[in-house]
Amino acid sequence: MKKNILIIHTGGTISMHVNEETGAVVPDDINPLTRESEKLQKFANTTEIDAFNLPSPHMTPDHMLQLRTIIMNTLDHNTFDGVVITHGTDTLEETAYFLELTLNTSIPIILTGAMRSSNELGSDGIYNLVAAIRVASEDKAHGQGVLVVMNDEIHAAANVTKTSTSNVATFQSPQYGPIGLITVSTIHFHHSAIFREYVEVQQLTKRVAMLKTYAGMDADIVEAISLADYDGVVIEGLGQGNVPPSIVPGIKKLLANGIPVVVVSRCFNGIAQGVYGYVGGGKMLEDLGAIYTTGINGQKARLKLLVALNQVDCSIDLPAFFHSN
Ligand SMILES: NC(=O)C[C@H](N)C(=O)O
Repeated sequence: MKKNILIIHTGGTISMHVNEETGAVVPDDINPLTRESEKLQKFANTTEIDAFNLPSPHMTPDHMLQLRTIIMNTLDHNTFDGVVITHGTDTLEETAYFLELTLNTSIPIILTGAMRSSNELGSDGIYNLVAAIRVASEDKAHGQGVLVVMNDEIHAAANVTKTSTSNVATFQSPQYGPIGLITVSTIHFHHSAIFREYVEVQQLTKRVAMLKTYAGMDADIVEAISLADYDGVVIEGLGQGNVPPSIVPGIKKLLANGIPVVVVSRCFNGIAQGVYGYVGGGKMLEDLGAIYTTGINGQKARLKLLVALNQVDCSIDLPAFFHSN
């Protein structure tokens, strides 16, 4: 029997076209995906809503929170068996991870997008949308958390990242791989999402900054952040999570002011951890009170800290929360 699937459009290349005169890819006034609505009925009973029409670099955590509210409201009415969200690919992994952390449901929530706009040769939008609807209709997708479906692969929100600027195979899960694949006739889950956590948030009033480290980094960048009004800072460290010595005084100042500092690695494989005891080494930063996190990238650690700092009952033990995934 066909399932009832809610499709929430948010914008992105999947809802854009190329202007033949200028060559620029731009949003449409009318979402081109709505021309395809009838075709989708072959796969599920679909209901579509246009939540936003935003290029995904315009997405903010407040938009993500609005999306969460839309989904929570529909779940309350038990109308849908699954939800598909169309989204720009640039920040798709961030919205997916935000929803993974803040939605407490077992029904499939699938994000998808496109690398080629609606009127480009080899456009992948409608293909990915159909694949996402098929996965959202699968019983095996229940309880797997928020998933990303692109290019015939299924990825867990916590692991997936955009790896190529333009290739249709851009979404990868470094060190873990996809958890499933899609063929013409089957949807095959070969792994399960291993760890899920839920944080209740109603509003996002706290701010979290993120900094990428590099050789020869100047001290003033961290100093500036410590003077600005941030409630938390994520640092993308080098290697196992080490930083140039120049920024250690700034980090000390943040910690002394009670601002949590979470360290991830700018490497896309492996786990950041306190190993080195030299100035700026991870062991030294950990001893100072910096929090190391296991395996998520900087943009996701930033959302995780944002969600933790905005948690409704403020009960999260930050180091434990960051060591859990
Ligand atoms: N392929 C895409 O969707 C990229 C686009 N810039 C976006 O994220 O909105």
